[in-house]
Amino acid sequence: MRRVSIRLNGRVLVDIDIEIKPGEIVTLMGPSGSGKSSLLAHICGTLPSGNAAGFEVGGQVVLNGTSLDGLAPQDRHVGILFQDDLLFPHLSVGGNLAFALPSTIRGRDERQKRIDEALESAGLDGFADRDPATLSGGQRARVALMRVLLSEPNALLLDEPFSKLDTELRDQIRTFVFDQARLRGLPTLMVTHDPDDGAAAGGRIVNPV
Ligand SMILES: Nc1ncnc2c1ncn2[C@@H]1O[C@H](COP(=O)(O)OP(=O)(O)OP(=O)(O)O)[C@@H](O)[C@H]1O
Repeated sequence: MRRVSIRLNGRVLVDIDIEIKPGEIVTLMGPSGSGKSSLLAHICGTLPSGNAAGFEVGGQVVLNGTSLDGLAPQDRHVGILFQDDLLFPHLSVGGNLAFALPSTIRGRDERQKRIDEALESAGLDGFADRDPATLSGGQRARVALMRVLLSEPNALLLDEPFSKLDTELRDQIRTFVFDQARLRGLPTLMVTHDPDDGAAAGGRIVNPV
């Protein structure tokens, strides 16, 4: 991110200049309302723009040498994991994963293979036909991550994804998410209020301004 700034009604919310390396996990911490989620939305291309919203942005978000500014959200190849897993309740686990697969991956067998591999790496072999409502919190969290990863992102954003998990599960899922991000060499930006998340990531901790 090159001198990325976000102003809200003239007030500087975010002013950040940072390069995140492949497989590096950077933690973004700051008080409530300091613009952390707005920065993630800006990177994803979903920050409401125009005078009515009051946001004004500057600088450049660059991924793999290409500026993301002006690209539609679906063309940015940025994956984001939220506090809520947002699994579709009317689709099976396999259906949720299939939904994320890019349309460029063609052929039933190839698509099924990707889904099976994702379930296996999440320790969820044989879960394809399960209703998400029948999963434990940890299982849902792992499906949610796999759904993001199956969309083949070039960068990963984490918006307090562990805050609703109890302590033991949080440690487990945090390790799983960080391992996957590093394994896939994804530059990762994590927003959190929890200093333990930053400590577990072991990388740089930055502020929105
Ligand atoms: N869609 C929107 N339209 C107008 N203002 C917004 C919108 N979304 C957020 N804001 C405002 O932008 C500011 C930054 O909010 P943001 O959610 O980015 O902060 P945050 O650091 O992520 O907060 P938290 O830690 O509480 O989630 C706040 O003043 C908020 O009220």
